[in-house]
Amino acid sequence: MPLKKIVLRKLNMRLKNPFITSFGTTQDKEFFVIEVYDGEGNCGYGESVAFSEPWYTEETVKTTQHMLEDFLIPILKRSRLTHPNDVSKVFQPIRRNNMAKAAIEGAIWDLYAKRENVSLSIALGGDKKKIEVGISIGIQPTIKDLIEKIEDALQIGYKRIKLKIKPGADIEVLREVRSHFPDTAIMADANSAYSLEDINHLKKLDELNLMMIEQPLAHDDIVEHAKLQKEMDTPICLDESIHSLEDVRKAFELGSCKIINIKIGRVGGLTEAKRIHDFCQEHQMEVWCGGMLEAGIGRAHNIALTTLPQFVLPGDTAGSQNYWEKDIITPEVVVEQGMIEVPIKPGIGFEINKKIMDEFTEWKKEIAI
Ligand SMILES: O=C(O)CCC(=O)C1=CC=C[C@@H](O)[C@@H]1C(=O)O
Ligand SMILES: [Mg+2]
Repeated sequence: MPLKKIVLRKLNMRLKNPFITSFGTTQDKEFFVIEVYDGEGNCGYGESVAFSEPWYTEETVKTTQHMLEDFLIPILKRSRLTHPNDVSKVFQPIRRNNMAKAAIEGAIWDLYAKRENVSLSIALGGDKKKIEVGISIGIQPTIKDLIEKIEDALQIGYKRIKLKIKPGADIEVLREVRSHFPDTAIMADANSAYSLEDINHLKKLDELNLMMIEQPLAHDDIVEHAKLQKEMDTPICLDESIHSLEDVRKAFELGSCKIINIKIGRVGGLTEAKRIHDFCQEHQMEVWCGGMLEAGIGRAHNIALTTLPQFVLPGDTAGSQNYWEKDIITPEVVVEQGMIEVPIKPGIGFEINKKIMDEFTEWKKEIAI
């Protein structure tokens, strides 16, 4: 695969509404768009997902830039790639920094699919024409606001509702929600806000018939999650604990969870995401695709990944309208009756809206390869 030039752009986009979780509030999303050119008229696009602060994982926008400019792009300059699967191999000497790696690997996957003249979904081995989607709703100021948000989401047909919880805003809120929506598919995400000392409190969730509880304990509490899962009927889904296939294998062997949230950025790219998918398929663990409040390019990668068969649960791939006044892709991601139609054009299958992308670009750099 010839790589001739990389363009690194730093964007800053304001979410329509602040997104509040147990660890903080996000309103302005800073990220990089990476354009990889082959010199033959093709360009692949990737989007970085690390936030400005290291609350969700240790990576940030600044560490992403440091990794890309000082390590990952120089490695690509001296490497010869025959397939996007090679990217994670050449990046292996760099420890972790998975979100930085994934951003550039995603652009190379898109470029590869465009050169092969197939959609990214097909290039990955996906087979779905449409995917089911859910929505993640942040912590709201009042129960009334939350109920309204859920009603709006159900109007659009979202297939499941994910609610953020934290100590002091958990069981009571969920009980209230459950009484309003007795039959809705609901799950809760704690973003690591509890410890095993809260076991009796967390067990109360079992009365609420939730699809799952996502990451109740700390990011490195893999053993503690196994203890908790043994005591709870509600399936545990791991998010922050999963950075690689190796982590999934450990979680599976220990019984730390029943479900895995795969985020491309968190696991270091599409190649590793696919390996995790394949393991989970073999071991009958359900998976779904998590979101990182991405703009359209990241969202397009999530859609393509979700077309793999073991993505049996709706992901956090809500439509562009849920996040942005205007997105950087065209058409925007549209959700109808809780489904997204998978694009069939080559690569990510969406065009970039250059005018809008320029509007949100703070700076850009060209790097010859
Ligand atoms: O809609 C999305 O993109 C998903 C949003 C979402 O739930 C999350 C995004 C980023 C970090 C977390 O707060 C959270 C998650 O834990 O999945
Ligand atoms: Mg989560």
